[in-house]
Amino acid sequence: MNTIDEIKDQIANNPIILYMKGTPEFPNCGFSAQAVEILSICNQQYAYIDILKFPLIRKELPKYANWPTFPQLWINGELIGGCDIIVEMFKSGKLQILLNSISSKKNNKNNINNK
Ligand SMILES: N[C@@H](CCC(=O)N[C@@H](CS)C(=O)NCC(=O)O)C(=O)O
Ligand code: FES
Repeated sequence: MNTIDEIKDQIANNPIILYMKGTPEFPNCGFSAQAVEILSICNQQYAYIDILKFPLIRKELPKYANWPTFPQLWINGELIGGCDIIVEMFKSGKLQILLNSISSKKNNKNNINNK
């Protein structure tokens, strides 16, 4: 599979997916750490990809998403945004509403990183 198809597949098969630097357990950057912390406060399970382990995804996703940086939170196939947007949406309560609306919460794989 080429990288773009791989990205499309990941996004299509995981209702909540965070592209980040490092892992939820050991984030490698403060921005990714903030995103992880907020999802954790929301008690939300999610899939993640450590883009430091996947240089092609790191290279191609920003072009596909039209969003230059990481983290990137995708929900139901749509890019929600990066760290600043996640923080803003959390403070306003909109993130919690969005997350609560996801019926297939339990279907999120916790780690598709090692497949
Ligand atoms: N303001 C950004 C901060 C994220 C950011 O600046 N990320 C940089 C440094 S970690 C990045 O991903 N650069 C591209 C790269 O490292 O591939 C946000 O809201 O997410
Ligand atoms: S890795 Fe340096 S700011 Fe994210």
